[in-house]
Amino acid sequence: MDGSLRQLERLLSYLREYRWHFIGGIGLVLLMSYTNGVIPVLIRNAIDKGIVTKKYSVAFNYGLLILLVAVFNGIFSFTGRYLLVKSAQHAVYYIRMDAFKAIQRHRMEFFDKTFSGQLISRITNDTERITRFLSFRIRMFVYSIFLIAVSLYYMIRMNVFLSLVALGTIAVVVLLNTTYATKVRPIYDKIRHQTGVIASIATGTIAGIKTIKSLSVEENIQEKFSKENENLYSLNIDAIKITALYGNAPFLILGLAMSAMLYYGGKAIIAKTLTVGELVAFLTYMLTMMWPLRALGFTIGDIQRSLAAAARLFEVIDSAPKAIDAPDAVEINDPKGEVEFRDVWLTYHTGRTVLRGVNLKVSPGEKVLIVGPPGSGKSSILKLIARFYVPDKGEVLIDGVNVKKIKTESLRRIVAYVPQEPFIFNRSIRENIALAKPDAKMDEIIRAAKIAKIHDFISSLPNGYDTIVGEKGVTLSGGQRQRIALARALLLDPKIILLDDPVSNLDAETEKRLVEDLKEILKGRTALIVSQRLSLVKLTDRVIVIKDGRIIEEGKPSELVKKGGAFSEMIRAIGEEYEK
Ligand SMILES: Nc1ncnc2c1ncn2[C@@H]1O[C@H](COP(=O)(O)OP(=O)(O)OP(=O)(O)O)[C@@H](O)[C@H]1O
Repeated sequence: MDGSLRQLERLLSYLREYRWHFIGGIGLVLLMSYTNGVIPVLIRNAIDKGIVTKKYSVAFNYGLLILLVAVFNGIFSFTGRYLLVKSAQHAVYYIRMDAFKAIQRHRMEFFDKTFSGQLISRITNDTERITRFLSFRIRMFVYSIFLIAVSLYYMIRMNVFLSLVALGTIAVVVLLNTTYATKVRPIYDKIRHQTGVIASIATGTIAGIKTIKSLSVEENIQEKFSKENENLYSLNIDAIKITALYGNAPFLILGLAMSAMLYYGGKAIIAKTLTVGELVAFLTYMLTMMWPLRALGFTIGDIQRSLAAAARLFEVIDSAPKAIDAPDAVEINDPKGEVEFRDVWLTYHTGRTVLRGVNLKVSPGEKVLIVGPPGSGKSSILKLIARFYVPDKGEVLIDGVNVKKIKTESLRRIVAYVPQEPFIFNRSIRENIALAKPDAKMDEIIRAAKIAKIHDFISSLPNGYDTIVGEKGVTLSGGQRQRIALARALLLDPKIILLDDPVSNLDAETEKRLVEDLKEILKGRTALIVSQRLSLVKLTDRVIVIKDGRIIEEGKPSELVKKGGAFSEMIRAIGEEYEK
């Protein structure tokens, strides 16, 4: 509970800026409870002082008063709800922003360990639950408690015995509703989870439709989907059984209580210890309290869960590094483009050590090709230079400065990493190229596209640079995607370019053209290229062969071929002609 209180405190601290909205909203909810609680008393007066005594003008005046109170009740209800929802939405806006910013601050390792679906659920479902808690549940809680208190106050003043009947009914109904809420909640949780499972099969199927169709495994997938769909069906049936049982029970209890009230109330009226107006007031109170009692049951069950949602969100926020840069981080203003690895070791979160004492020095402007068997650690070398990961031991330096100590903004300007399968966002080509420099001028974008040799293709599209690409837009070929990614990288005019298997997805003709163009693209820049394709040897000054996380051979391609070691063996194995 201690933790829950802390979560609640932190949650409420997000309301600070709109605290007057929140406090005002709660105040109006109290007034709303009061006006609702006082109406049965006015009804009693209308009956006892007007109708029973046949003073119709008194009854009429009470009628007007009730109308007035009801109008105020409506005003309090509307304004209170508006103020509370506004403050809650404002708080959740900031919580969502904090979580989103934290997600972006997290290191790559966090994403290796966390399912993306979970993160999306934090930002959507959990924040939704918190909004409901801050705006609706708190309002209902305050409203219900205060209305019950006001009602009991007036009831006790009218008749203690009937008040005890009412109190007993309240206790039983709250108990029933809380039991219902605790029983049905886990099933609803499972339903939500199962809906997620079904959604992920559906999205996976749509994303992998080409593979599914080419392997003709539609029936297999349908079977899997059908099984999960059946689970969802059974869960919904379980939920409805509980709802049908508990949902109606409170009405039965209330019916019983009202019958008891009519019986004892009727006897009390005959014995003149209760008035007709008082009995009507009691019955009205029972009906008025029905809904708040229901809400109270749900609220009690929901508080813990909403705070758990808040805890999950706060965990995402708190586990992110506070700042991306070290306090003593430096800028490199006039980069030369030298890269150095000093006894670098890297182990991923899975416990696998992939680099084992790598030493490497790449001079400014040098082009290095990194080759080696699959999984030998080639891409990991590039990822360390881009500082996606930090080594467990040793140092990675750029121009003699440890990358850990370089300001991120500076590092991103100096180093461009082009992944094997570049991600193209569902936006215009212009925005895709200008991703890292959104304020880039059109001629800068065109210049980058021209160097990446994609300008002619873009110009041939009816909407040119404004063409939307990606999902529901123009589909790009593998080669076009690579070139857009290259243009994106070139826009920042980086001194160091890291190409992760740039030609692996290209056909022979496209590969040949890209290799030709890369000569110009890489001119004046340091380049580290990971590839199995020997076509790229043409571009490189030095080849590095990696095996099991160690550099086992390095040198000029022609020298390595002559030497007859691992590299020349690779060439023989691939069976390609080596030409320089
Ligand atoms: N983010 C990660 N988390 C955990 N393990 C990883 C991660 N990235 C790579 N690995 C593992 O580290 C090893 C080296 O990966 P790396 O991508 O550096 O190899 P590679 O030589 O580039 O392989 P390939 O030629 O197949 O692309 C592999 O066994 C891989 O499974």
